[in-house]
Amino acid sequence: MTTADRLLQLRQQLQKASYAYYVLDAPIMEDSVYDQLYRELQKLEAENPELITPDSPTQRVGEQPASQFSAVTHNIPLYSLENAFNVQELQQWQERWQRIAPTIEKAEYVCELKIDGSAIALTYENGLLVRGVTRGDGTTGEEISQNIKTIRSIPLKLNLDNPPPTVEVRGEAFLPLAEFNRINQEREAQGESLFANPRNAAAGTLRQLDSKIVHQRRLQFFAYTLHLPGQEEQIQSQWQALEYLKKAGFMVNPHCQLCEDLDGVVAYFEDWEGARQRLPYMTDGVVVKINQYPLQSELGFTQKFPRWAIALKYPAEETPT
Ligand SMILES: NC(=O)c1cnc(N)c2cc(Br)sc12
Repeated sequence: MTTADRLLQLRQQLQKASYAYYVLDAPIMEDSVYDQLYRELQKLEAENPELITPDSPTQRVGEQPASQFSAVTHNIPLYSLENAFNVQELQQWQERWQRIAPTIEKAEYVCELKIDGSAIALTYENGLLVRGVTRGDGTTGEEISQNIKTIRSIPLKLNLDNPPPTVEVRGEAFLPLAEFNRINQEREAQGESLFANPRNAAAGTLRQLDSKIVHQRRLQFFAYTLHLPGQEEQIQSQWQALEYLKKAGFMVNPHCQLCEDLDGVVAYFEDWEGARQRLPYMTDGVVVKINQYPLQSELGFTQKFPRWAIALKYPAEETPT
């Protein structure tokens, strides 16, 4: 076996183990075995630097801290959501868009828990992660690619046989509550100011100039939006997009649900009002989207929001410690 073959084999074994551990939460390898393979990969790469590839797990931690982040324009802007604070406002939302498109066929809804984190935009070219950007104002964000690569549930290479030339993914980077509390305890011990909540902690961590600090804080990522520039016809609904994202190797929230009418959405919202307290991460509502992309296109956007989605919010709450 050539060195290049052994390096490929190591990258594949380590990527498979990392996906199982961080995305599926179902380890397939003992930590000691992972560490041994990782050390062999590091040694072979040090001896053959010309054989290092961008999807190697050793590329997740950068060497030097960044001096600053550059402002970049999103290839596709990130939308924000109109809020509904009760079921009546949700029904008014449906009445509004039904007035705009009265001929609209039977809309289905996808319900997705609204994750209390920090939105980021990822760009993959030929299946490789080439850029990670903070949401910013939705049009312009900060380029934080090296920090993004330290998030182990974000694939460095898409798990697709023939990846499209460009894949744009949006999702929420977040800190599980246990990790948020661990970070604050560490900061308290070091006499540093505490993060007020997991959302601020995630946003602050993403904007750390030293990616080693980001690597030490176990950020996670739920993907929820997919764009295939030039191949839009491949995906015809939000539900299909979520399936594609899972197949491509992303962590997608396991509690997403397809609802055939608004009663189903209300039932989902009410079910999760209590159950969400038992989740290991903070949520602040349910994102309700019309599932069918042709209907989304027919409705389009207002100045500020998509007409085909709304955030149904839970009452604000303190961060449990
Ligand atoms: N699943 C989703 O679409 C989702 C989840 N969590 C969030 N904080 C957000 C924000 C926007 Br904007 S969409 C979305």
